[in-house]
Amino acid sequence: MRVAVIVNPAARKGGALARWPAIQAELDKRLGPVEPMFTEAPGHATHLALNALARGVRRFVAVGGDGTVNETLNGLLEPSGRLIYPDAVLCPVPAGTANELSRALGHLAVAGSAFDAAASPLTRPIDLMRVRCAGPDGRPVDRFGYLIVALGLAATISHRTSQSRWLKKLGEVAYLLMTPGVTLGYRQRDISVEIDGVPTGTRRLFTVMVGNTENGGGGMKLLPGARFDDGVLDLIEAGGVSRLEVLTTILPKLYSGAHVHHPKVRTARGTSFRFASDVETLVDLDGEMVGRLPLEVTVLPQAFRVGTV
Ligand SMILES: Nc1ncnc2c1ncn2[C@@H]1O[C@H](COP(=O)(O)OP(=O)(O)OP(=O)(O)O)[C@@H](O)[C@H]1O
Repeated sequence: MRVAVIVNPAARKGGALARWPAIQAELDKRLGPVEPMFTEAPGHATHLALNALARGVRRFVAVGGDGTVNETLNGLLEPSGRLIYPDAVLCPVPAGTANELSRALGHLAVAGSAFDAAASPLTRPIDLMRVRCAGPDGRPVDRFGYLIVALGLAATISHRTSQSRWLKKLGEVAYLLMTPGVTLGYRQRDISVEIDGVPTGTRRLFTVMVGNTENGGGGMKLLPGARFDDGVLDLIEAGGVSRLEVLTTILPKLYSGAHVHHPKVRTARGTSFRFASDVETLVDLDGEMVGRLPLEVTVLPQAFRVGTV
């Protein structure tokens, strides 16, 4: 089996590089001696994946966090979001901070499962999200993701966490530590929300998330009940409350998923969403800041496959 092993040495702020010898030993055991391709800069995994695809490789092991997996996946897709080669398979090996795709696949709970899946002939489909928004430089962004698109407060927490070198070294708890300070300094803003072509109004919101997986943010149950292969995306929005109430009555329930019962938290499901605001509002895709509103998210059902056991 020809396999491309793409390793982001910078994932978990360098922790992935420290873990690489142990990871390589596990991969070697199952796949035979593997030749790692180390990423040298943000975006490099996409080029490495694309080049390997051109050499006939169809199995891609992405060693890093969700950013690495996302960049690798983007190298396997046509601009339309279809796989360039339908038999391409992606196998995430968790070595980043949050590793949410690996968590959703159950790899964090079972030792060795990510390595076994990397060598297994079995695969399962995953829905893809197409995200279009304004890029950081104002130019349009058109990207694909598989976890959660967050806008507003949640995107700002993610962005500020990724900027903090020492915090990210702490792993998934980093997001939690960053949350109170960012929340207390954040202003709700009017955001218009359209679901499946139907305007649902403009509301004063702290944050909105649209996602494929129920987990996100380092082990939180952000979108309880979301399934990554059902062809539908789940939405959650929160607003019309004080910052203190967000901190004391909503955020503490994110790990259990009980926040969805809060009267100021609204949930919905759909296949396409549009958001806009007059106030600059950050957009985060799969843990990486990709731009700002206006934003359009659409689902591409079962668009790619991951290795499974
Ligand atoms: N050689 C490199 N030097 C610096 N940054 C890199 C390099 N290669 C890739 N990157 C960038 O590292 C960033 C972080 O990677 P990744 O998301 O995989 O890890 P993480 O943030 O620790 O984990 P998670 O996203 O699961 O929380 C990505 O934005 C990626 O573009």
